[in-house]
Amino acid sequence: MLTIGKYTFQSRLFLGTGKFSSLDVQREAVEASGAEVLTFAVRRLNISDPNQPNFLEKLDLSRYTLLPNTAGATTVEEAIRIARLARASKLCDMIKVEIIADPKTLLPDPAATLEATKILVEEGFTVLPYTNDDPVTAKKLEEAGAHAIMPGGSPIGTGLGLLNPYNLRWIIEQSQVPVIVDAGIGSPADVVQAMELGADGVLLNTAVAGADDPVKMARAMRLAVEAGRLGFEAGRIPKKRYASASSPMEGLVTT
Ligand SMILES: CC(=O)[C@@H](O)[C@H](O)COP(=O)(O)O
Repeated sequence: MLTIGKYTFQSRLFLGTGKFSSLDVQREAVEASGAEVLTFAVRRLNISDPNQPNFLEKLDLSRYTLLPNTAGATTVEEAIRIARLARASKLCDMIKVEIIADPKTLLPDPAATLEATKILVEEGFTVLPYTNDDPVTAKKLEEAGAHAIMPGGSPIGTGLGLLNPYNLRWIIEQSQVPVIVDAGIGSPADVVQAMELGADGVLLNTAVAGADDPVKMARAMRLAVEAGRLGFEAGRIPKKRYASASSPMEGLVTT
């Protein structure tokens, strides 16, 4: 069970809803992923005119918790405005704060993210900031009241996996709130690695939406989250420099 603020979830896989080749594929992939939390850019959603096409229209939204995100924001003010708009539109009071500092790398702006987090926590939102893999920033976000920390594995959409597992492990070890590894996941192996590090969950989009078979990949990601979490809970063996026989002779009774 994963608890973020007042919300609890069985699934530890958070799925993005963009980039799918069709809304039918999106619906099937969401179903196969077992995700309970779906994220989307508020800026892409048609909030004002219900008669216009809506990229979430094929989903039975009553089955999911929506996690609006502030994608597209480059300043604190924009992120705050988007978050307020999402809450006023009754989407959810949970918000993924995403403030991008650089259009080429899409890396987040840690200072702006921290400031926006403080304001939104103050306003009563459940705040999940997308940040870099710096443990110092992660700590500051937690102290500012963030309900979960979402460090990037690697830049959004790259599929490069976890570029700095050491930092991610530090963030996981120090955090008293859930850590959701977000962005850059390329394959189920990346998911297993994040979950075995002790991440409380992962958020991904491109790896599923861009796969040759998104529905099959969504299922693979679901299984990877479960396998990685089980492996973490089970406790892996320590790595050793030298071999030890799998069928040791010591202790055997000889006649
Ligand atoms: C959907 C969303 O919120 C993205 O900004 C997120 O960070 C996922 O990144 P990937 O597409 O790399 O999985």
